Amino acid sequence: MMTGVGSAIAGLMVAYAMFQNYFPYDLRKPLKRYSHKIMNLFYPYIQVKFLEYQGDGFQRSKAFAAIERYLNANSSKQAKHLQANIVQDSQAIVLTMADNEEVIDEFQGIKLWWASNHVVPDRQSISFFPREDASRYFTLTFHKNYRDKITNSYLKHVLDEGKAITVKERQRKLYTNNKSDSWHGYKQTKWSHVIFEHPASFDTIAMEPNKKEEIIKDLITFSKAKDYYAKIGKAWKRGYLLYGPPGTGKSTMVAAMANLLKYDIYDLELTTVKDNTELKRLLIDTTNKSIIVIEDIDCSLDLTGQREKKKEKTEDEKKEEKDKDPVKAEMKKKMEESNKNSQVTLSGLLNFIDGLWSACGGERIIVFTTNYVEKLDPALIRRGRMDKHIELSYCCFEAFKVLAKNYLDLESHKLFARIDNLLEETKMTPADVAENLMPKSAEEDGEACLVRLIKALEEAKAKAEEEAKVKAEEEAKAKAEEEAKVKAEEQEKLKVEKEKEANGKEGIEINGVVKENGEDSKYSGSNTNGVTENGDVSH
Ligand SMILES: Nc1ncnc2c1ncn2[C@@H]1O[C@H](COP(=O)(O)OP(=O)(O)OP(=O)(O)O)[C@@H](O)[C@H]1O
Ligand SMILES: [Mg+2]
Repeated sequence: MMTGVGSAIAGLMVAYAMFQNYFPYDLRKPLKRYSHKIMNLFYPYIQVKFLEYQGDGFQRSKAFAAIERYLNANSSKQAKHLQANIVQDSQAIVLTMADNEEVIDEFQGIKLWWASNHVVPDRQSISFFPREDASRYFTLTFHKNYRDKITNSYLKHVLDEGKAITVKERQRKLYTNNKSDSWHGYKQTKWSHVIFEHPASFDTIAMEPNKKEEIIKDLITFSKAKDYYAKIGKAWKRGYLLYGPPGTGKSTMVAAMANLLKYDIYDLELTTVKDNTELKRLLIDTTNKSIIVIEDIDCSLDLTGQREKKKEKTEDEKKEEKDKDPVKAEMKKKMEESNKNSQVTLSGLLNFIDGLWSACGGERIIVFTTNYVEKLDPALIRRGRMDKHIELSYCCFEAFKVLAKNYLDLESHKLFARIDNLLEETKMTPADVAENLMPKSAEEDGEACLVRLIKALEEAKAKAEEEAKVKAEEEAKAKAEEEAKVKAEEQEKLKVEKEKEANGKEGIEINGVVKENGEDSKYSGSNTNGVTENGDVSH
């Protein structure tokens, strides 16, 4: 049979060569067209081409990139010849099928064929642009019966999946805003970035499990709620306020959020922003799928909106400042100095979060962190702007258990009960607990670390008690002083009254009648309205 087929092919080729040589050129063209038409009648498949570079654009086609990712994840297992590409901004190597490879995909029971090819350039030339010498394309082949289903649903599915994979595998970035003086000029941008590689995750964050679960659910619901936000007519963004004492994990939580959702982080330094317009321009320049963070918002700016009319600090405020963390107080002082250059106002910031401009782009989370939530303007943190308020507080036993598991691989230990009691009585931040739990040498085992923690907790407790005692004494002293002061004032008052009384007793003689000060004289016969019965006005 093979010999028969072979000779038939050979015969066909000879016939084709004769046709090429002897058939008049003018007749060849229409004949080709008709043969194409006849072929189409019997050939039931449709082919779609996706070029790597389209038209005059020198940018890779987004559809091509998405299909590449889709095929990498779904079909590259089938192809025998693969090509490894390092794509910009991707963490992983992307494997695509090499030229002339074909893979099969299935969608709702429909079989489809993907093939990879490349266009050979017509002429030899040296070019700056990659499209000239390496223009690849994918061909999708499917039965013409499924034309609608494939063009409407399958292609959308491929592009969406491909984009999702691109987002998942992309290298995430941590941005910070540049000073506006450097916005202009060659290659200068409003934000500069580094690759974001923070290892924090919700597994490593120490807090009550219920609270943690609630936050995770909230974030995931948000990230999937595109249609819901569109339905309720709200911009697709959400504000989180993280507050609590220093070292309770606010910054760590921002990193964990970004890692959970695979978002970029824009760390906005408000003090370098000159005015509200700049703030707006920075906002426009952020991308979707990002978290915009303003750390220590209470220190960042004086957001009362009355910078110039700053009132003198009251005694209370001065005292409060003294009690604060000295490092933060110093930072605040420095920031206040730099604030003089910044014209960002509260209303500017509110517009940034909540105004019309905030709706450009979607899928954005805005996070404020602060140590002093009570200092923030209520307008800034009302729901709708800061939708979810999360308090990160001192370490509780549940949080400790997470840390013990992470740092020491311990889920239970006889010393846990003691630590539980101590944590209830003492305020210690997760940062301090974590530091005590961390082994300091290779020989140190879990128990040694727990013992160290207990010692630290006991010390902290003793210190707190001592401080409470001193405070109570001071308060008692202040109270006693206050009481003594009040008493002295009362005595003084009494003395003055007595003196007055004594002066009054000396009396004033009217019409020859002695009348005591403040008392109607029974001799004068005056009534209460001060008019005597005989018509005289009494004194
Ligand atoms: N809840 C926590 N879970 C796990 N680790 C924590 C937690 N809180 C703090 N830490 C550890 O303590 C360190 C400091 O935490 P972080 O920087 O997040 O604190 P912060 O609340 O942002 O403090 P500040 O208010 O000073 O900015 C981190 O390196 C982190 O490892
Ligand atoms: Mg922080």
